Amino acid sequence: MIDVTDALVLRGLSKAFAGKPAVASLDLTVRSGELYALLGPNGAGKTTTLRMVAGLLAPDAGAISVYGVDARADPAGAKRVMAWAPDEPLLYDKLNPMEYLEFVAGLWGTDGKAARRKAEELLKWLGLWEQRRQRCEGFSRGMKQKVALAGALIHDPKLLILDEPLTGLDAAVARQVKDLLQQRVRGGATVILTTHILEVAERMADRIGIIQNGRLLAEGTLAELRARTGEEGATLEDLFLELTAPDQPVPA
Ligand SMILES: Nc1ncnc2c1ncn2[C@@H]1O[C@H](COP(=O)(O)OP(=O)(O)OP(=O)(O)O)[C@@H](O)[C@H]1O
Repeated sequence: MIDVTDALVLRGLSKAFAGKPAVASLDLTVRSGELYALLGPNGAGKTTTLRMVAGLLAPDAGAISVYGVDARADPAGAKRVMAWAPDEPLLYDKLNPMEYLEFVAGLWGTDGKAARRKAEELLKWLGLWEQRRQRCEGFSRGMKQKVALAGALIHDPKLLILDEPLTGLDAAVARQVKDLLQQRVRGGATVILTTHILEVAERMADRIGIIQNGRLLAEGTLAELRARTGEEGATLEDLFLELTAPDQPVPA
């Protein structure tokens, strides 16, 4: 049964490319107000799953519920409460950060004054205030990623989905992004992120889901994952490598 207080519920979600399953009848529940880390080896199906949730890719089968909204039947309703930040920042290079954020806020119907206030708050927080009138085309990848993140946050989404948000960021920027995400969670939002940096998941996530071959292998808090493998004191890296080892039988 779907509990509407859950931020995201996937049931039987499936997608194949050229007959090869990328996501295979995936069941996953992310509770409201948690930071959920979705982990898995390369090609496990993480991005495919999140792209289906964000409405960018049509599933072959299955159900997606975002705060109780059926995302397949009502994609606009689901999009209103979530934001998606892809691993490659997509920006309009000719715009400066302020113009970009005003543009994105306009798409969400936010009024100009409120949008500028929100944009100012985000750009200051992310250390981009000085560059607010410079075109994004001259920005480094990390700066572009920060602008894209600000764009994802401008309409105050209840569910924030980030694919590899920390890849390629320097330590200071990565810390800012981590702080921002934790602040959002403290404020009641839900964050789902994918990462290959297991220390990040270990430190930040309330719960962790590990997928392989498009299926959920294991899920829970770090303590629950440890209990499952019977490895007290194991790091997430130990558990991850044990669970995803090639000779590990895939659960039915
Ligand atoms: N557009 C596509 N066309 C064909 N195959 C695809 C496409 N997108 C993904 N795949 C395949 O689906 C599988 C899952 O890919 P996906 O990108 O979801 O994995 P991932 O867990 O995000 O991996 P990574 O950690 O490497 O980013 C892979 O086998 C990939 O080759």
